Parts: sequence; C-alpha cells; structure tokens
Amino acid sequence: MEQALLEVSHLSKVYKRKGGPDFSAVKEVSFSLSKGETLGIVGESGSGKTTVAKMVAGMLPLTSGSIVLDGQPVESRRSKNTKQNIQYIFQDPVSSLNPRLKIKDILAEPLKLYFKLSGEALDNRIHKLLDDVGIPKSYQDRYPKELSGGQCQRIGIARALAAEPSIMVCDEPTSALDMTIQSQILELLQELQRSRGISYIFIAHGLEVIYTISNRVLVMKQGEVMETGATTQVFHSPQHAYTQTLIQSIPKIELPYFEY
Ligand SMILES: Nc1ncnc2c1ncn2[C@@H]1O[C@H](COP(=O)(O)OP(=O)(O)OP(=O)(O)O)[C@@H](O)[C@H]1O
Repeated sequence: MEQALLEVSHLSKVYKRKGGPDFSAVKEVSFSLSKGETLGIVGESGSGKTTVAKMVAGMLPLTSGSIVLDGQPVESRRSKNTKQNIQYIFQDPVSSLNPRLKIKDILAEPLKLYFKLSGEALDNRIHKLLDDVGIPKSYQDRYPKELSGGQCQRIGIARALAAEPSIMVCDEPTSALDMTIQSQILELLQELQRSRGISYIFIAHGLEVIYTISNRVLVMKQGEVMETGATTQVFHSPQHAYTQTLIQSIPKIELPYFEY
C-alpha cells in the first residue's frame, strides 16, 4: 500500500488549567492523510477540532502521540522544513494578517525565510502569488485593513502557498465570510489542490462545506473520534448515533447538495 503523506497516531492533548482540574481536550485521535486528499473534521463546538489541527501544524505541543510526515517522525520542536511543509489557514482572515505590514511584506516573509528570495526574484514571486489567488498586483502596497474579508483570506492563502507546503490545515477558513465569498474561497482552494496536489485538513461547522470539499471525514465528539470514513459513506450511511444526529441537523434546503 502507498505510504500516507501524514500519519497521526494516538494524538492526545491535556490542557493544564490554573486553579482548576486538567482538561483532556483530545483523546487518542488517529488518522492518515494522502497526497492531494482532503480530510474534513467535523464535530460540535469544543470537540477538539482546532486542538488537533494546531498540534498537527506544530502550533501546540502534543501531550502524547506521534505525527509522521513523509515517513519522518515530526519532533515537538519542529525543524524549519516541517514548519514549511504544514501551513495553517486561519478562521479570521483579517486578524491573522499583521496590520502593520503591507501585503507585499506579508508575502515576502515566508519567501525570504524559506527560499532566501530578494530583489526582482522576490517581487516576481509576490506578483505570481497574488495572481494565483486572484488579487490584483496593485494591491501589494495596501495594508490588510484596506482589503475586504474575502481578499484578506486570499492573502492568507497566498502566504501559506508561499511556503510551498504539502499540507494546508484550513481551520474554518470561510466561516467569517458571507455565502458568495465562501464559495469563491472554496473554489480557489479546490483549484489550488487540483493544480498543486496539496493535501488539506479542513475544519468547518457547515456540513455542506465538508461534504463538498472532503474525500474523507473524521467525526469528533468530546475529544474522541466517533467515526471516520469516505465522505459519501459517512454522510449516506452514518454508523454512529452521534453522526446520524449531525447529518439530520443539515437544513433540508441544502439537500440538493446530496446525490442520493
Ligand atoms: N488553551 C486552552 N486551555 C484550556 N482549555 C482549552 C484551551 N484551548 C481549548 N480548550 C478547551 O478544549 C476544548 C476543545 O477546544 P477546541 O477549540 O479544540 O474545540 P473545537 O472543536 O475546535 O471548537 P470550535 O468548533 O468551537 O472551534 C474546549 O472545551 C476548549 O474550551
């Protein structure tokens, strides 16, 4: 069998709470991710989705478990290479960008860090990235506050792409945006996946989004995996009572998305 790009095994997270009991937010979560695949993570608020995503992206230390990327165990103190390879797209596109930097400087950071680009090569790469995410070149001299939410999310995606990652962790990347903009951002992410073979770990509250974008789904509740499988299988014949309840909660109006 082909080796998975990412193997996550028995991942757990215990948060130490000052003056209160420790809190076990993620318990023995395991999954794999192949090249070019999208794994959707769903579950009610507080089920541990972001905690899993941040551990995978190296933004939060693991309490226990292991993460293997391309056959190599990922150490808790990550090498530059691992950080580069797994990029994060944030829920709030505006606050995820440094307000004091111009767009070109936001994109220049990863290009200088990972590829030591400067001068004309750096400028050209910035222009190409802006083009890849559908933002006019002239916007490079603007500040994030001069862009709309959707445009800021495009810049967040361009910043992640600048690192040329194999995996992007998308943590509710469209939930702060209105419906039309949401679908444009989803289309952009799908197009980038088709052209570059990037793998996504995709968190969303909207199950329709997960259904549209994911090849496989992981259903979480109270820090544990309730069910995992191919998207069509989980949506059309959910095995676990919790998943059945989640699927039933999808508004009827959205049912045309489903090819029963
Ligand atoms: N730094 C922290 N310290 C203590 N507890 C935390 C911390 N971060 C998260 N938690 C708790 O861990 C649990 C899981 O949180 P997490 O944000 O991973 O859930 P989630 O499924 O992503 O939720 P949401 O859908 O609302 O974003 C929650 O009960 C949360 O309150």
